[in-house]
Amino acid sequence: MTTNSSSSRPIRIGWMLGFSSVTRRQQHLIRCLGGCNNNYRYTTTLYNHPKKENKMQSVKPILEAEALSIIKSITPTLDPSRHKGQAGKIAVVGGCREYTGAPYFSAISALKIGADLSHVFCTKDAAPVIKCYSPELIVHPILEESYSVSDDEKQSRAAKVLAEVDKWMERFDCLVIGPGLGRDPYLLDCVSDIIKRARQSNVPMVIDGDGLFLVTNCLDLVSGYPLAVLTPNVNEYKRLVQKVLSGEVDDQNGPQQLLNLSKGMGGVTILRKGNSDLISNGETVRSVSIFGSPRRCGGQGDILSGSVALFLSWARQQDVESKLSMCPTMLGCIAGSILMRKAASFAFESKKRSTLTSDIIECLGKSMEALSPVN
Ligand SMILES: NC(=O)C1=CN([C@@H]2O[C@H](COP(=O)(O)OP(=O)(O)OC[C@H]3O[C@@H](n4cnc5c(N)ncnc54)[C@H](OP(=O)(O)O)[C@@H]3O)[C@@H](O)[C@H]2O)[C@@H](O)CC1
Ligand SMILES: Nc1ncnc2c1ncn2[C@@H]1O[C@H](COP(=O)(O)OP(=O)(O)OP(=O)(O)O)[C@@H](O)[C@H]1O
Ligand SMILES: [Mg+2]
Repeated sequence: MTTNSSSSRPIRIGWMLGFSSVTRRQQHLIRCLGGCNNNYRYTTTLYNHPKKENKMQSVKPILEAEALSIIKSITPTLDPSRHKGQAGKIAVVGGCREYTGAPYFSAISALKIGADLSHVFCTKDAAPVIKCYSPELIVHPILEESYSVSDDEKQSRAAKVLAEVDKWMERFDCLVIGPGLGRDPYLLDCVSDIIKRARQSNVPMVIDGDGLFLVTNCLDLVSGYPLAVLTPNVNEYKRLVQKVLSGEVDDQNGPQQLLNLSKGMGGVTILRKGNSDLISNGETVRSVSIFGSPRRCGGQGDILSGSVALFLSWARQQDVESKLSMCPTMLGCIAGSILMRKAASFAFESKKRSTLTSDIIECLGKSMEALSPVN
């Protein structure tokens, strides 16, 4: 990085983070930390220290070299001796009358990145629609909403749902809970039981979308579970902060607040989505700002949830914790974020304003090849 080329950067960064002014010392620190050569724009994350107004706290951003090293290290080789299932079995719990795209995006993304099998557990209404999007997905039409079950039957039907998911539970490397789940109270009660059962079986979980609505209202479901990953967007993060920290989102002290939130939930890993993705497990905070696109079409968070689930599973399999000095949930989040943003940048290069989530999914393979080529 040259100081000349970065002379206008501090002002832009300050503006992007909402600072009213950036001091000389802050400008110097920004230059020292360096920006990432982003396809889309430069971002380096700097925040005010929570207690001392003038002291800055930096978050170590993931730069391209580290991004490549992480993705290469956790991606399994394509070895002819491996059997079906060893490269990952993912299940998405989501999909209801209103939302069929979200669970599809999440489940198909895991497959396109390299998972062997991807299941979807959804409502009966959503199942035929999701099956028609793709014959690759294994779709279980088992979830029920209040309108389809009489009060007398509610308990017995809920037990059946749980028994059905339980048959598969231990085979899954990771669950994604929430894309397009909806907010029907009866359905959410059943999903609470699924979360409890997954936790008993030590199955990792990525909680997104309406799954976050559920756990925000019932924190005990995930609190203290080290294999839980939450992937909140702006609204979902705000609700979590209000519930757990009894306060409002403080963008000036974003990393510190995220760290506190993760600690407050007993060390679950949280990926706060945004212009810069911030990730913490209550011990450390990292940021991913490389790549990305200015298109904000719906469904990109769903690609991310499926990607994080698969990378987390791979990171656990590869046993790279000591080599990379990071736990599998952090690695899964970082790798998922990098890949999603790389694919979004490729899709935007060719489709510009008409870029859709399905275009980004089509770029997942090319992005994997760019980051971790098949030998
Ligand atoms: N194709 C499908 O099936 C898809 C289904 N999905 C599923 O939908 C379900 C609900 O999830 P969600 O994300 O729509 O709900 P939530 O976060 O409450 O946002 C609601 C509204 O908040 C606003 N808003 C958003 N961002 C903002 C920002 N940065 N800053 C300020 N405001 C912001 C914005 O509304 P606006 O105020 O702009 O009108 C937005 O519309 C969930 O199950 C999910 O998985 C999605 O995955 C997409 C693809
Ligand atoms: N302003 C931004 N600039 C660049 N990338 C962004 C920006 N906001 C979000 N992203 C990226 O888009 C992805 C999805 O984040 P987003 O906040 O759109 O999730 P979401 O609202 O849950 O999406 P969905 O529509 O799937 O529910 C994240 O991986 C994040 O890195
Ligand atoms: Mg979302």
